[in-house]
Amino acid sequence: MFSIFPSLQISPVFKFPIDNVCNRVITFSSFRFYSIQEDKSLITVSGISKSFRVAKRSSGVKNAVKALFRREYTEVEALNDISFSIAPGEIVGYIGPNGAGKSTTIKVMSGILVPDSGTCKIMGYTPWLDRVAYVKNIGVVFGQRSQLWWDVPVIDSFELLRDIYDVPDAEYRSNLLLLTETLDLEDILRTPVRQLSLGQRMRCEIAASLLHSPSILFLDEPTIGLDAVSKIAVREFITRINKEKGVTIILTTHDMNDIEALARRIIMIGKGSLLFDGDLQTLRDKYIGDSAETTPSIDEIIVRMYKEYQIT
Ligand SMILES: Nc1ncnc2c1ncn2[C@@H]1O[C@H](COP(=O)(O)OP(=O)(O)OP(=O)(O)O)[C@@H](O)[C@H]1O
Repeated sequence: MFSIFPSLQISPVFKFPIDNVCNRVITFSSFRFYSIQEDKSLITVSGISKSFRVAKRSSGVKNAVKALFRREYTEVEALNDISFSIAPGEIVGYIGPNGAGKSTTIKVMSGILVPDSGTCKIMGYTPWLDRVAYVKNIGVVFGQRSQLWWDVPVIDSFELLRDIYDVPDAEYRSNLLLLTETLDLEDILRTPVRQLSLGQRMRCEIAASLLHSPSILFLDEPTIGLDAVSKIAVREFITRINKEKGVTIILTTHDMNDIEALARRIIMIGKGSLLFDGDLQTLRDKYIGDSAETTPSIDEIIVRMYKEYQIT
């Protein structure tokens, strides 16, 4: 199980010490108050770099024994001087090939990872420094990990999250009703998470990330492994919370149909460096060119970009 509160992974009955610094009372249907930077951006990432130190592994018994006594390390540069800013209400597609640094960026922006250098201001908070107050303003979905408690019914996880985030009762009930209806959760709320299909679980994960009415939603591969019906349902829901509630959304995905359906702006990284930040249409225009060939699909356009930037 995964949680942006590592200390919460221990027991479903554990109650997180509620932070009272940020006691804004807001409802899902109302606009939040948040601190916008002077340049009117909600998120400002400046010069973020992050490397990981990983142990070198060589094959063979001899090398394995040698490694017991003298371990060698190598540095993996996951992010190199990444900068961008995002305005309130935007949906941004954050794309790049495998290992580009997308999840690392999401982890930095959600306060899970501390960068080696650079700054990140989100709604006035530095995510990894102001974590307890900050996380009340964000929702995070990692498609490959779960924030729900595996052995208990979905509704029990939701109630625990309500306590963790200190969501007022009326706000919780109205959010639960809305999310249950729009994500079609009624029949699965009492089912233990481990018995859910991937698509059912993903709908519950998205609901869980929104129970506390966050202003920003980080979605890391939210449609991974979903069938066509579930993908469309998730996309429609993302569009709806953005349009109706003004939730700012940062979406990483390898499914370019997600990008095409949801994001006007894309940010592309490769090998840890930012390579493109702009309009999807600009990309189309650039790669469609003036040749007589048939219009390339969005997947083909992205492959051309990756080739041009030599990141595959
Ligand atoms: N905890 C870690 N320890 C060591 N290396 C890591 C760690 N997390 C990420 N990396 C490395 O950092 C680089 C970027 O990884 P990241 O998960 O951010 O990529 P990604 O763009 O999300 O990839 P994918 O699309 O495959 O999920 C990769 O080379 C990865 O191996």
